[in-house]
Order: sequence, then structure tokens, then C-alpha cells
Amino acid sequence: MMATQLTADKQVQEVLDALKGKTIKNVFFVACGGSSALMYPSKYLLDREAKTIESDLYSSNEFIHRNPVKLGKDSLVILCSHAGKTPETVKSVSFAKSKGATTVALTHELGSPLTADADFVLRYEWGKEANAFNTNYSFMYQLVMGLVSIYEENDNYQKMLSSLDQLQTVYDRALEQFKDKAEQFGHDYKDEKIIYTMGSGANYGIAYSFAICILMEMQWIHSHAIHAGEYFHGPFEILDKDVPFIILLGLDETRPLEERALKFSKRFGEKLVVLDAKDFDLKEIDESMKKYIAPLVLNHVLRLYAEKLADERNHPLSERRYMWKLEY
Ligand SMILES: N[C@@H]1[C@@H](O)[C@H](O)[C@@H](COP(=O)(O)O)O[C@@H]1O
Repeated sequence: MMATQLTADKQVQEVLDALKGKTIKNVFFVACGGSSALMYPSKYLLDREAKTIESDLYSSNEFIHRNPVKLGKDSLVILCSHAGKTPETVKSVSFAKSKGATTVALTHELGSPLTADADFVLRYEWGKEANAFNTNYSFMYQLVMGLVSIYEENDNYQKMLSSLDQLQTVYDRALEQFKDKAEQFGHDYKDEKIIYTMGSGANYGIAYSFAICILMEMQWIHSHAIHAGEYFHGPFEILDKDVPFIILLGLDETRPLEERALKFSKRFGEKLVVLDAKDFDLKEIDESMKKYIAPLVLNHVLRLYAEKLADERNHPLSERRYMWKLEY
């Protein structure tokens, strides 16, 4: 008996259907801040799965100014802006189109400036009520894994869809599992002036977004996302017993980099917050997809850590002093 074929979200499926008749040689991931960070796991996936499709990731304004010569009619440009208003990301749509590329814009806000010119718009769910299958990370995976399955021999698409279908269950369980640890983190680290984050591979984006969006933007705590592979080439000199590090361990091929960084950190560091994806119960996830799902779960759990930290510090995650208030 044939197993039931799962399908992507309707909006994603529409993009994939349209791409079937085209040639796509390269994918450009274009966004800023948190919207950029959420594309790192998809870039990692393409590096591991796509044999013929090249991919690269750019901060929106860099994309426009660097103006990659490979950008053209065989390019797919995937953009994301949560509110759909970040000017450099909005401008990247028309820039990409002027080069003949196909554009897919992810956003939470239908009708926002980002959606005006894009060839395709994917409106994702967000927040506590959202189902994980319909959120940004999931749409990204549906899209890029779908893309690979269109152009190449690759049977991982169904495995990815069935894994994403179970993601909410995994998220809910992980939050339950980590709620005490998150609370402890908030309590123990509320007075820290600096907290570093570290990861590699698909996790680097998670470490990056926690550093720049949560700690710096939303908590005004000094931070820096350190790539575990770069740790021994400068950053580890800052390690000491009173310097906090959040160290992520994933399940992808780069885990040895993270393990090496952790091993050394344990020699001299005492404020190490280690989040290891091996501790997650991922039983519903296809074995070969666990490495891709792990960073999403790490990110979800870290959001809870952020909320607890914000509560303890009496500094709401929504507070800004410059962003969206001043001209920049
Ligand atoms: N944490 C992010 C920021 O990093 C980003 O600059 C801003 C605008 O982003 P977007 O273009 O996704 O709306 O949103 C969030 O607050």
C-alpha cells in the first residue's frame, strides 16, 4: 500500500508548481535581522541536499550594493520581512526583479509594502496561537526542500513534510521539558551585562538571532554570536569563570565544532548555558530530518529563555529606544 502523500501549504505549493517549468540555478536568501537569521537553516539544508542549485545569504542592503553578478533570470530570490516594511528588504524585491529573478516574499503582514511587487507571497502564522507547520521556519523548509525535489533526484521531501507536520507536538513537549531550566536561566542571568552565544552549521543562525534580536535589541544586553569554528581564532581568549556563554549543540554534520568549543569552555568557564538537541525528544521526526529540525526546536526553547529573562529583568521584549522610533 502506498503511504499517504503529504502536501505543502497551499501558498508554498503554488510557488513550487510555478517553478516546475523554470530553470533555477541559484537561490539568494535576502532579509535583515531576525528574518535573515531564520534563513540560515534553509541555507544549510541546500548546502547538504542540493547538488545543482547554488545558494547564498545576504543582508538586504548588502544584496543590493554588492549586486552579485550571478543574479539573473535563473535566480530565485527568497525574501522575508515580518512586518513587510523594512525598506532595504522591500527594495530588494524590485532590485531582484529588475535582474529578471523570480521573487518569493515571506511575511506576516499581507498587503505590506514587501508584498506589492513580489511574484509570490507566503503569509505565515506567528505567535502563541500559530501552528508550527504554518510558521516561517516551516515555510522556508517546505519551499527549499520542495525546490530540490523538483529539480533533482531526492526523496527527502515527503520526509520533511511529515516531520514538519509533527513539529508542533515536538515544540509543545520541548517547552514543557525546559520550562524550569528557562526560569532558572532568567533568575541566574538577569544581572549579566554581557552574554555570548555560540553555535555552528544550521545552529549559527539561532545563536545569531538570540544575540542580536533578543539580547541586544530586546534586552539591551551586550552580546556577540560566535561561530564555534571561529572560537579558537580569537573569541576564546575572553573565556573566564564569570563570562556567560550560551552554547548550542545540534545534530547536524558540524556538531564536532560545537563539541570542541564546549569541551574547551568547560575548562575555564563556569557560566555555561548548554542547550543540547540530543536532550530533545524528537520521536515523531524522521531520522534523517532530525538534524534540520533541531535548530528550530532550539530556537523555540530559547524564546522561552528570553521570556523568562525579560520577566526577571522587568524589561519587556517589546521595548525599543531607537528601532521604529527614529530615522535610520
Ligand atoms: N528582531 C527583528 C529585527 O532584527 C528586525 O530589524 C526587525 C524588522 O524586521 P522585519 O523586516 O522582519 O519586519 O524586526 C525584528 O524586531
